[in-house]
Amino acid sequence: MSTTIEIVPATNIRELVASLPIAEEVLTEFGLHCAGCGVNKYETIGQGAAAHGLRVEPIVAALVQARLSGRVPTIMNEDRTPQRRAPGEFNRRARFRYVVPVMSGKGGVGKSLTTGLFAVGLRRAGMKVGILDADITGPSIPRLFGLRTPLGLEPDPATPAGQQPKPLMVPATSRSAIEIVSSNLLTDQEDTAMIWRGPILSGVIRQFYEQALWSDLDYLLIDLPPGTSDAPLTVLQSLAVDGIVLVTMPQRLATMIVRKAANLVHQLKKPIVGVVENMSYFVAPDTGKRYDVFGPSYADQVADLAGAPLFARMPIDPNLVALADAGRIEEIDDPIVDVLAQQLQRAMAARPKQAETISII
Ligand SMILES: Nc1ncnc2c1ncn2[C@@H]1O[C@H](COP(=O)(O)OP(=O)(O)OP(=O)(O)O)[C@@H](O)[C@H]1O
Repeated sequence: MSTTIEIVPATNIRELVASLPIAEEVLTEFGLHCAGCGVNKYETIGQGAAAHGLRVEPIVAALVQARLSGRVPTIMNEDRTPQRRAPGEFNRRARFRYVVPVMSGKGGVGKSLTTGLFAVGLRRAGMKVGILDADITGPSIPRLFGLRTPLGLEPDPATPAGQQPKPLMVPATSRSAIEIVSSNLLTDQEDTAMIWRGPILSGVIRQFYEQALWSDLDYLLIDLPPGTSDAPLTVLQSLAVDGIVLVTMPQRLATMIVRKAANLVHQLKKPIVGVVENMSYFVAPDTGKRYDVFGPSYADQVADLAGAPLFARMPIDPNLVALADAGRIEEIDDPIVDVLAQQLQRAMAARPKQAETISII
């Protein structure tokens, strides 16, 4: 492999690392954990820098220097500190182009995993993505992305002069720069149970939405608490929502539960934009034979009830669980993430555009 690859913002990261292995160490120093991010084959240095909120020039300079000296140069702290908002934008809340809650009629259908897969697919499509883990009492998003470090706090940059700044949460950033806020990242104990209830829960979710230093995002995905109890409804009622994705699985009860969920959502006048049937079937790796483990699919009926297209039917996939359990969901090598992202992007593009600035109702 040639070692004379050009190092410019438009250089593809995977080609760079293949040609110049030390580049991976340099990029890691800047917080671009390219080995495990799953995006590097699609992304250039410039796009990677932008996704992580960094300036590209110091990265290119450090890479050039590393090639010349064979060593990772010293990197200035300010060059590896993400710029969460462009200067001059501090006076308004971050904008979310699309706020998309992911909902399930009942628990355990793979809603969190599906949310993670949407995020990975959208990132690979070049989108800036965040996940608000609103499943406060059963948060599983950080684990999918291998995140454990408690969220940091920074003073609100929008504080008027002379006033005491409020501390705001700094979202955790995954290897591929997906921003994540979750109750699991409020303590350093992953197994600490949150015992907040009802109104406190919805207050916490609002704080996650309003009082975190999100970057400007193309998609904020919200992993809702399961079911149709108070908690998910409060989220849907109190946040400006652009489109809801419903996750279901094949089971006799599904149509009834989904009808209830769809009715509630429609009563709130919120749009369901798509349906995903998870754990639809299992394909035996040795024989290729397909099994309907949970019974026949109800996906089309569910989509009809929801009045939304069926985005995908996802099989039961032990490899996916292994990656998810290891916190390496971003390394998934399966076209399903691209299918999910394309379907969601198509559905959102077909919807009338809401006002740019999201207001809390
Ligand atoms: N397609 C799949 N193939 C195999 N296992 C899966 C699949 N989807 C989800 N799982 C597994 O099922 C379990 C439940 O998934 P997940 O936590 O995403 O569900 P959930 O609907 O968010 O749960 P809850 O209702 O508790 O929030 C996890 O262990 C997950 O890894």
